[in-house]
Amino acid sequence: MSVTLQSFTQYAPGSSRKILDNINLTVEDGAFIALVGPSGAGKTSLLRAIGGLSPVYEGHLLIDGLPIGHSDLPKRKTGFVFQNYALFRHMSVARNISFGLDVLPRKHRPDRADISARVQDLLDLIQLPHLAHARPDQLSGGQRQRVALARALATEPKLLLLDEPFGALDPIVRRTIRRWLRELHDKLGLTTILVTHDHEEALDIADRLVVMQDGRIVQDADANTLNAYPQTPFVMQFLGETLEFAGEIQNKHFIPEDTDVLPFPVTENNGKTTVFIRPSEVRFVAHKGAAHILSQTRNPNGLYHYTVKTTQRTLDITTPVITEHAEDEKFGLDISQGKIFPNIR
Ligand SMILES: Nc1ncnc2c1ncn2[C@@H]1O[C@H](COP(=O)(O)OP(=O)(O)OP(=O)(O)O)[C@@H](O)[C@H]1O
Repeated sequence: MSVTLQSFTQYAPGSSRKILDNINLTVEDGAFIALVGPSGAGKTSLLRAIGGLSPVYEGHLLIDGLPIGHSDLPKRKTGFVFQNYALFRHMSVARNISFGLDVLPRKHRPDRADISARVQDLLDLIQLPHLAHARPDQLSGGQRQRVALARALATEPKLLLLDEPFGALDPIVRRTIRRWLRELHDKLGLTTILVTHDHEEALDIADRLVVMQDGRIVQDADANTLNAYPQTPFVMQFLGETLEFAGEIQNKHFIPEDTDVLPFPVTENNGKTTVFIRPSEVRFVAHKGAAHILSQTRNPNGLYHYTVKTTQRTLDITTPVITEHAEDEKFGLDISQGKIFPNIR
């Protein structure tokens, strides 16, 4: 099931404040995308809009190429798992999962044996095969979340909308269940849209990340493109640790304010600017400055951590690259692998 939003704008109720601001997005049939961004960016609002839960908006929402008004909303095969999932407290886990099937009109409803088999398959998938008869209040938060996922999958949706579904799970279960979800997505040919705060989770599971900020999409790209060509400092910072170096461009050279940082050639025009760089891309160049290492350690994960003192500041650099410099040696910092964003001073 494909979803397209064109010039989609939504206002906070009774206000002129835009919650979603001119969103243009296409999610192709079979795609797995993640909506990422800081709290309040509009991720949940966008997910709800895609699910047809935002009755008032400007612009267009198309499902399988048809304007939403022309498609039959209740028949859209959409499964939701929202942050505040609500299981039916008086029903067993199995009944919660089968609920969407039990209430189907008779001609669409699978027979009892098929429903039971599907529920058992889903319980196996969410790794809770023994909890069919448990009540929701006997489950942990993470278990409830998995049941909510199973419930959303029971009706075999084509479009799966997930809002932080793994939030309550511990990191190991979280990793396992997201791999499982990705496999399930591929196996069932779903179109899946996942809202997450966790960029590592998004990078791990999704084909594409849609990065949001202040109700807008700031970049929509796969992980490699986001890493190599972040459109804004925000995207770069969101995806990982970033160091900033202020300076000025003069005659096609970046001249850093910090005298222990080495100038390097650039293509941009004269003016003040900032270079953004991943710590692992900084190189130490012997005898080219007065920077020195205050401390160096090897983290348990195999990365090297250096605390570096330049004349102007102290920097923490974590990198997989070991440097050959002794603690008392002086050096300059080569940041020529960094990025300059237009209009960022
Ligand atoms: N019903 C509402 N009335 C007024 N403002 C709202 C309403 N729903 C959302 N907003 C506002 O819209 C903005 C986006 O909220 P939204 O929940 O979509 O962000 P989010 O990116 O999902 O945040 P989080 O990660 O914290 O869940 C926020 O500023 C929020 O306060």
